[in-house]
Formats: sequence, structure tokens, C-alpha cells
Amino acid sequence: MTPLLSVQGITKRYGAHIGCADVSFDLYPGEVMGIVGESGSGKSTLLNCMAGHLTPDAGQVVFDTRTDGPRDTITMSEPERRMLGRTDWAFVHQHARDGLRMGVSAGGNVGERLMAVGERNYGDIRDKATDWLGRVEIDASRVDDRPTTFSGGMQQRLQIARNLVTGPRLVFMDEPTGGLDVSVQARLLDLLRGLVRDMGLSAIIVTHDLAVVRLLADRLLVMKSGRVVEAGLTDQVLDDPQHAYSQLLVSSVLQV
Ligand SMILES: Nc1ncnc2c1ncn2[C@@H]1O[C@H](COP(=O)(O)OP(=O)(O)OP(=O)(O)O)[C@@H](O)[C@H]1O
Repeated sequence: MTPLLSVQGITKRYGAHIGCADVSFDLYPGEVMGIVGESGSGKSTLLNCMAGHLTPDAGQVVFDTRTDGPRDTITMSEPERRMLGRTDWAFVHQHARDGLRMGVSAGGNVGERLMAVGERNYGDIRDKATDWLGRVEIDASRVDDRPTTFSGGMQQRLQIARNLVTGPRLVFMDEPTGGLDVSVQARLLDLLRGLVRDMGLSAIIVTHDLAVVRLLADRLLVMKSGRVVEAGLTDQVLDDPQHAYSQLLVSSVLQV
């Protein structure tokens, strides 16, 4: 089977400082990859390099495109990459306001992404947007309200609806439950798990929260100082970590 995404030797430096170094892995269709590690281990740098927000100093990010098969997204043209970002790729930011337009209604936030892929019929767009609000447990009566009037959890669910409405094939998520209250996190995780399962989503999730990957990820990469120190099936890595750093990461959570 052709990987949906094949990451090869991704390296990014900030001056003399290493952001991430020589990271390689394959992601297959329908798979969820978790990337864990302490703060500063290079998770966000890697995610942003893969999603085209940062240009790596070395390496390839090969995506199996619908029309042309596997293509290196680092060397593809900016318009092509931007088109991918609107169609087959989605990016869920940790802070919902980074992924939403706060001055636009909830329905508009979801509908906008549909218009970006060519939908023109106002009635259809509004129906789809309302349907998606329901899927992320936002009452249809809030369709015309702005996200500024929403709670943090609702904003995050709206960001997810905006991202998933166009049926992307790959979703990048940066600490999707970070900064939310614990009870709100649990509900969001449940929702995400349902969506991932129902839509057969392929996703890459960066988090420092092992409970998030335990619930969502099929496989894990453990990062330390910009490098992958361990990779494997989620349950295997969490239940029987091999690398001393993974052992520390897992045991420090269990002690909390
Ligand atoms: N813009 C930047 N300029 C210089 N150094 C940076 C920059 N961004 C990140 N770094 C450094 O690169 C390393 C990796 O950072 P990165 O943000 O990718 O880690 P992280 O695992 O995502 O951390 P966090 O969970 O805190 O976001 C760190 O040592 C960080 O200080």
C-alpha cells in the first residue's frame, strides 16, 4: 500500500539550534500518528514542517495526491501547496482563534471553507454548515453567532467543524485539547475519537498529553531534543517503553 504521507529525513535548525533532526516515518490511509515529547522536544517544529508552515533545511514530505500520486510537498509550488491546505489537508490549531475567523458567524466559518473549494449554492452551504455544527454538538440556533460569544470548548469544536467539512484526507492537529478545562478536554476527546473513527481520518496529532494519544493514536513517535527516540504501536510504547526517556515520560504521568 502506498503511504498517504511519507516523511523522510526532516531537519529544521534555528540558527545553530536544532528544531528537529532527521525525522522519518510513513503514515498509511486511516492511520492516526501521535507525536509526544516534553516541551521543546521539536514536536511543533516537525508538525509545521510537514504542514508547509515552515520550510525544513533538509528532507522530503511526500503526499499521495489524488490527481498525480506521490508528490514532495516541500518542492511543490506555493499555490499547489495552498490548494492542498484548502482541500486534502486540514490543520487544527491549539488555540481555536488561530484557526477561526472571529469576526465571522459560526455558520460562516464553516461555510467559508466550502466556498474555498468551489461550493456556490448558499442554501447548500448553510445546510452543510448547520449539519456540521450539529456533528460537533453546537446547537443550530447558534449558527449566526460569532465565535467570540462561544466558550473555549465550543470554539475548538467549531474549528474542528471548519476543518472537517470538506472531507480532508489528512488532518494535522497541534495540541487539540491543550489549554481547556479537564472536563471540556474529555468531551472534546470523545468527539474527536468518534469523528476519527466514523470518517476513517488519517491524522497526525502533536501533544504532550499521553491520554490524548492513548485514545486517538494507532502509533506513536516519542521525541527528545529534536530527534525520534522511540516509535511503535501506541499501546506497546505506553505499556512497555524501551527508551529511558519514554520510560520517564510514561512514569511521570502515572505518578500525577
Ligand atoms: N522560532 C524559533 N527560533 C528559535 N528557536 C526555536 C524557534 N521555535 C522553536 N525553537 C526551538 O526549537 C526547539 C523545538 O521547539 P518546538 O516548539 O518545536 O518544541 P515542542 O516540542 O513543540 O515544544 P512545545 O510543546 O513547548 O510547543 C526548542 O529548543 C525551541 O526552543
